Amino acid sequence: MTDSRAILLVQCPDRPGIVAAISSFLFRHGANIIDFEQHTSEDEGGVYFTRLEFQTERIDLPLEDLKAAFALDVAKPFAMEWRLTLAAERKRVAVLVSKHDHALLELLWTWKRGDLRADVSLVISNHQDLRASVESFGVPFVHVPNSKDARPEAEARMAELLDGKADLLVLARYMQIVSPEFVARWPRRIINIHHSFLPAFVGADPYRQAYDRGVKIVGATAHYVTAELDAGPIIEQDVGRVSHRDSVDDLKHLGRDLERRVLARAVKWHCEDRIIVHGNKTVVFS
Ligand SMILES: Nc1nc2c(c(=O)[nH]1)N[C@@H](CN(C=O)c1ccc(C(=O)N[C@@H](CCC(=O)O)C(=O)O)cc1)CN2
Repeated sequence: MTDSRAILLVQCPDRPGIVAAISSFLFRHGANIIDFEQHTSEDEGGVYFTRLEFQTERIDLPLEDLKAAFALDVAKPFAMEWRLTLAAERKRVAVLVSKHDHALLELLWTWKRGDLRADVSLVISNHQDLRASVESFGVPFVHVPNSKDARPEAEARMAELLDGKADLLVLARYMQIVSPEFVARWPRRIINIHHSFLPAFVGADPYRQAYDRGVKIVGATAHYVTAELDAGPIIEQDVGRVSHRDSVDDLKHLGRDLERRVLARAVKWHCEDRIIVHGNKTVVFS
C-alpha cells in the first residue's frame, strides 16, 4: 500500500501563534495530522522547531501548489525555514568506505531488513577489499582510488558517480578527507561516523589517542560533514566503558559495535526527515 504520509520540518523565531498557523493551514487544505513534535530553544531569544507528519489522501491541492501556499500563507509571516517531503519518496543513499566493513554492513543489513526508509544505491571505495561483500547485496561497487595527492581526480570521478544520482552520502569509516569544495556541493547531506566521542580525539587514529590519554570511556559520533574535519553538527553519539586492562585493539573492538549502531541510527533518522540543523547543532525528533 502506498505510504500517503508527508513530513513537515520547520524552524523559526519563537512567537505565539506558530502551532495555530501551521495546524489551521493543514486543516484548511484537508491534511490529517498524525504526529507532531516540537521544541523551543532559548538560544537567540527563542527558536521554535517542529516536525509534523500528516496524511495526504484528502489534500485539496497538488503538492507543489500546497508548498507554494504554505510558503506565502505561513512560512513568510513567521520567517520559517522549512521542508516538506513525502514519505513515499525514498532517499538514494551512497556509501563511501575504505577497508573497515562493520559500519557499511550494518547499513546494508538494516536496508535489506526493510528498516531503512531509503535505498542504498551505490558503494564507492578507495580499496577493492569490500567488493564481494557489497555485490552480494546486489549493490553496485565502484573502486575510486584516493589519496592526498590524487584528491582532485578522485573527487571528480566521485562527482560523476554521485551528482544527481544520490540524495545522501554516508562516510562509513571512509579514511580520506573530503575537500571543502566537494563538501560544499553536499550541504548537510554527508554523514560521517567518527570513531570517538567528539569533540575529543578528532582526526586519524582516535583509539590510539584515547589509549594514550588513559580514557575510561570510548565513543562514536555520527555527524554531518563540513569543511572542518570532524567538526560538523552532531546527530548521534554513544559510549562504552573501558579500563587500564584494555589494549588499543580492545578499544577498537568495543568501538566497532558503537560505531555501526550510531551510524545506522543517524542515517535512519536523516532518511525519515527527523533532523533539523540549526547552526552547528541538530534537533533530532527520534
Ligand atoms: N571534510 C571532511 N572529510 C572527512 C571527514 C570530515 O569530518 N570532514 N571525516 C573523515 C573520517 N575521519 C574521521 O572520522 C578521518 C579519516 C581520515 C583522516 C586522515 O587524516 N586521512 C588522511 C589519509 C589517511 C590514509 O591515507 O590512510 C588524509 O586524508 O590525508 C582523518 C579523519 C572522512 N573525511
